[in-house]
Amino acid sequence: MSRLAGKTAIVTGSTRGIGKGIAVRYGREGANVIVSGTNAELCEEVAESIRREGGSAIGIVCDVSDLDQINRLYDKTLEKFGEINIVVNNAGIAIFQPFIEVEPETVRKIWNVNLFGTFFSGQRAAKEMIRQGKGGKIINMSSISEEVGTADLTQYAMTKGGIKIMTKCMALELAQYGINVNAIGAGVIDTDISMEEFSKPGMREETVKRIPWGRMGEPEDLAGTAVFLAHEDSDYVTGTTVYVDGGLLAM
Ligand SMILES: NC(=O)C1=CN([C@@H]2O[C@H](COP(=O)(O)OP(=O)(O)OC[C@H]3O[C@@H](n4cnc5c(N)ncnc54)[C@H](O)[C@@H]3O)[C@@H](O)[C@H]2O)C=CC1
Ligand SMILES: C[C@H](O)[C@@H]1OC(=O)[C@H](O)[C@@H]1O
Repeated sequence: MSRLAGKTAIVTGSTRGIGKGIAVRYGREGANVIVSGTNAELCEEVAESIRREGGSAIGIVCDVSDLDQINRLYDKTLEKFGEINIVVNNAGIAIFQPFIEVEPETVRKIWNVNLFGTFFSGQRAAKEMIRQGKGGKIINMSSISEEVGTADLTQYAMTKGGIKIMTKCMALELAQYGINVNAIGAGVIDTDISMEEFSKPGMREETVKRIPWGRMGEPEDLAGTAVFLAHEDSDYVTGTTVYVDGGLLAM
C-alpha cells in the first residue's frame, strides 16, 4: 500500500523503538521520511534501511531539547523535500525514581525532551503547515501515563499529561488551518526505554500479567495507528488520544 505517497514526514527520535517502527512503516507507505535523533550514524543507518526497501528517507540529527536543532531539522527537511505534511513528535525519555528522591535536574531533563521538544517541534510544524496552506498532521507520542498513575514515574507521567492537554489546545487553534493534532497513547511497549526496569527480577512477568491482550506491545503495534492519523481517513479526528495498549486502560 502507498497511503502516504507524496507526503513528507518527520519522525523525531526514530533511530530505535517506537519511532523507528513508525519511520519504517511510513517508508513502506510511500512517504519521504526524515529519520531523526541525537546520533548521526544511527539516523543514517535507519534511513538507509528504508531506502534499501525502496523507500525515500534521509537522516537529520536533532536533539529536540534544543530549539536551534529543531529549526535546523525543519530547515533541512524543507531544503530537501520542499514541504512538510506529517510530524510525529515521538522523542521521549523516562527515568524511574521514587518521587521523594527526584532531583531538580532530572525533572528539567525529562521536561526538556518530552515537553519542550514536543511543544516547539509542534510549533514549527504548525507554522510551516499554515504557510503551505494545505493542512497537515501532527501526532504527539503520549502514553497511558497521561491517564493512570505509575509509581516511580511521576517525573515522566506529568509530561505525558502535559502532552495530552497540549494536543487538545493545539487541535483547537489549528483546526481552522485544516491541521489535525492527535496523540497516540501507548501502553507498555517492549523497547529500550524500560529495559532497566524490566531487567529487575519478575518485573516483566508481573507487567505482562496485567495486560489483557496477554503480551507487551511491539513498536509495530503502533505503526498502523500512526499511518491512520497521518492519512486523510483521519481528517475528522482531532484533539484526541488513540490508545494502543492491549486493553490496559479498560481495566
Ligand atoms: N515503550 C513504552 O512502553 C512507551 C513509550 N512511550 C513513548 O514513546 C516514545 C518513544 O519511546 P520508546 O521507543 O519506547 O523508547 P526508546 O528509548 O527506544 O526510543 C526513544 C527515542 O527517542 C530518542 N531521543 C531521546 N532523547 C532525545 C532527544 N533529546 N532528542 C531527540 N531524540 C531523542 C532516542 O534516541 C530514541 O530514538 C517516547 O515518547 C515514550 O515516552 C509511550 C508509552 C509507552
Ligand atoms: C517508561 C515506561 O516503562 C513506559 O512508558 C510508558 O509511558 C508506559 O506507561 C510504560 O510503562
